[in-house]
Amino acid sequence: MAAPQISPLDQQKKDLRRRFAQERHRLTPDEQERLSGRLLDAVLQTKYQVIAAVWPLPGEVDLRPFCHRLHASGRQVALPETPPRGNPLIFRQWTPETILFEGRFGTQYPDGGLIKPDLVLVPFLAFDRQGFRLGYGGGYYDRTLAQLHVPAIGFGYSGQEVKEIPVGSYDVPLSVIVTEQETIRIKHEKMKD
Ligand SMILES: Nc1nc2c(c(=O)[nH]1)N(C=O)[C@@H](CNc1ccc(C(=O)N[C@@H](CCC(=O)O)C(=O)O)cc1)CN2
Ligand SMILES: Nc1ncnc2c1ncn2[C@@H]1O[C@H](COP(=O)(O)OP(=O)(O)OP(=O)(O)O)[C@@H](O)[C@H]1O
Repeated sequence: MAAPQISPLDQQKKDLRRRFAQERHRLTPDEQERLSGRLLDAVLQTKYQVIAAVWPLPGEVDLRPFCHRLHASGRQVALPETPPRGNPLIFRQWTPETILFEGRFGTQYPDGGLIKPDLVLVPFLAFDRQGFRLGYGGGYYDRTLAQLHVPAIGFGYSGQEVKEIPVGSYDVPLSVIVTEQETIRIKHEKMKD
């Protein structure tokens, strides 16, 4: 069978993804704690009430303690359910009592009601200072943000920064990125065409 056609952009993303998929087990408990604290500060500074977080995949930043703290602060926590490829994410309410089910690609999703977040926290494999990110390649967050039209805060660790993420027409830039070292607020006029 002939190899499937892949565009130069998708090939660049694939190469970068391969590099960063292996480099993710790098945060110490202390750094995890600093990142969670920064993210909580950034979220609590906003007026948004329904916050979409994520339940960690292996090697990712662990937002579970953050989810508990966010819930304790009185905001509502939503977690994604991953639909078949090509669809946006679905969000369900989570509380500390919620049971989680096994979902696609090793993800877990809550046994809670459907809920529309007004702020989405977005994981990534790599990011740049213009607010662009590289995900697992499902396009899930790009589709979700295009549909919801709500603000998005990216989170990860400082070692995931690259000079320039290869950008396609569907990529939706983040307005804030939080790492264990800093909270980067992206000025929109600096964004790429
Ligand atoms: N914690 C967490 N939850 C999340 C995401 C995420 O990045 N992190 N997602 C963000 O979109 C969605 C799930 N999307 C995914 C899309 C593709 C693959 C995937 O292809 N995984 C490969 C292994 C990739 C690797 O380990 O490098 C596989 O299962 O073969 C995984 C998740 C929703 N939930
Ligand atoms: N809003 C959209 N509508 C249609 N196709 C889209 C949309 N967003 C992304 N895609 C497509 O999805 C595929 C994967 O996109 P991309 O490589 O940017 O994923 P990613 O950002 O790494 O993944 P994720 O968003 O799940 O973390 C690409 O072929 C892209 O063209």
